[in-house]
Amino acid sequence: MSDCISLSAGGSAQVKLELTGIGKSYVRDKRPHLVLDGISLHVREGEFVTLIGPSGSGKSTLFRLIGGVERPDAGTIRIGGRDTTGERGHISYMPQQASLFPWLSVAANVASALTTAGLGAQEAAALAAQWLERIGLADVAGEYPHVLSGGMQQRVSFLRALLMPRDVMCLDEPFAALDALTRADMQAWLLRLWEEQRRSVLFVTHSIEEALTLSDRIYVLSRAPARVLREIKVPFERPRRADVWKEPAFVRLKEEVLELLRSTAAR
Ligand SMILES: Nc1ncnc2c1ncn2[C@@H]1O[C@H](COP(=O)(O)OP(=O)(O)OP(=O)(O)O)[C@@H](O)[C@H]1O
Repeated sequence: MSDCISLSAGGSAQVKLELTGIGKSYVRDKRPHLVLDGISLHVREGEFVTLIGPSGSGKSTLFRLIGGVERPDAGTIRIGGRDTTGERGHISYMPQQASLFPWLSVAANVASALTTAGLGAQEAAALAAQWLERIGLADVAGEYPHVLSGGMQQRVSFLRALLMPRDVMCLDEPFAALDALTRADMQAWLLRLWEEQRRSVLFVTHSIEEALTLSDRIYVLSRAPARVLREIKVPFERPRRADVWKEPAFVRLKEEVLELLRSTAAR
């Protein structure tokens, strides 16, 4: 995959996603209701960046704008160095509930991401089989998605997003619906796969631990109208250890983010 790069997420890597001064309002009770108030952020090539903020702070709205489903009222969105504001088709997206085609087998679901990437049907089927083997799902390749557990469905959903030839992967609370143990397994799994592939990721979660375990940087958003309260560089080395949460710096950063979220909730 030409898109699967192995650059480190250093400060000199190319910016893949750049939001500048994004503003968005919705009309409610005939009055404009400001949701996003001048959000600026970026994701570099091969970087894992997380958005964390109170419920209703506009994180999903931001994803809809980045995906081109809606247009911002103010500001610009640049993907791969080009102004793509209001344009669709530039990101791959993984929602909270796996978005698989229920009428296709698991293998065909994965292969369809590869045909979107321009591969012929035979090549896509062969590569899909290899990928399913690699992520330990070869046994269910011929099954339909509803037969799979939630965690397995999310693995296939992540694989589809990974194989789409897009500049940025947007993952919107992908593990929120999973039980605690499956969620921890999924985090470790995603971390390993992402560290091999080093795609540019924008991730949304409500879990501070998840953000600190996975990310290179975190943007903490205020409650609506959302602004960036703080940008936090996560200092832990890669490949990241599964027990990184035991480090004193992890506990300190967790408290810092918690304090920020508390302060914005209490305003
Ligand atoms: N189409 C719409 N029309 C009117 N209001 C909307 C619309 N979409 C979102 N909103 C409002 O914008 C605000 C932000 O919603 P959004 O779903 O983006 O927040 P969120 O941070 O993703 O929330 P959560 O963390 O709970 O998923 C909410 O107050 C919501 O009611």
